[in-house]
Amino acid sequence: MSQRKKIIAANWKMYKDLAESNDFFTFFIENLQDTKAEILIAPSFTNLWHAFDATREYPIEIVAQNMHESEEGAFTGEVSAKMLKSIGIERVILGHSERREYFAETDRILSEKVRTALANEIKIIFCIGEKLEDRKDGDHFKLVESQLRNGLFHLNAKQWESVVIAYEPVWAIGTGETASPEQAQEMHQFIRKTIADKYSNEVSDNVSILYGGSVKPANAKDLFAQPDIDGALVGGASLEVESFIDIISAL
Ligand SMILES: O=C(CO)COP(=O)(O)O
Repeated sequence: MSQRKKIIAANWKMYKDLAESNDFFTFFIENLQDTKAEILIAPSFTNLWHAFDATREYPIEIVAQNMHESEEGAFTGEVSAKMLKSIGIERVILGHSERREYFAETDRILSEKVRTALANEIKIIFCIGEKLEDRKDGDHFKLVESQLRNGLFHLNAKQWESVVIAYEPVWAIGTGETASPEQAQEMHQFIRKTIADKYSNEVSDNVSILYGGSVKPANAKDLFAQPDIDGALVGGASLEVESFIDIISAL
């Protein structure tokens, strides 16, 4: 029997200052209902500590959006795993397509970040996903397989307990265009099989695989009905309490 968790995660990207973040949590906590989902929220670095403090009595986990691959050093503007740990953060998003695209995060850097996070007992949400041209060329499976292999296949089976995968097709991020439930399921099934082939069915059955890319209250239920979709990583629709709660209720 699979142990994998249902997760709804919010990636706030570079939205919400401290006051906006506080307002969100006040309203969110008031309105949150019982759910079988684990709820994760990733605010910007400047809001992390306050968000952690404001939610510590509630079933909400605060997550970082990024961290540096080195333990420490002369890296102006960067944040280390140890710094995150010191304020109670135990999970980080790595490999988001915006980091890969705008901040030149390569597979090699990402595999280092994965290593450093796990060495510091920080769990990861590892994002993978193809661009539109990869899909048009029929290369989407190959591309996703190589992101998995280069980013994560240096891990041992036990370390996979600390990994959540987010499949986010780049063409569906912030565009309003969602992968159809069938397209998403097909890729999630492929990801699970690729992990099973490298490790074992036991490892792959227990990994939560989230879908991300224009998830909204209107499409969430159909996506969550797919057998290999264990939840969502939500951008735009996580910024408003109502729509985020509606997505949580769809699980
Ligand atoms: O990038 C995403 C989450 O990490 C998805 O963003 P949107 O939900 O805004 O498409």
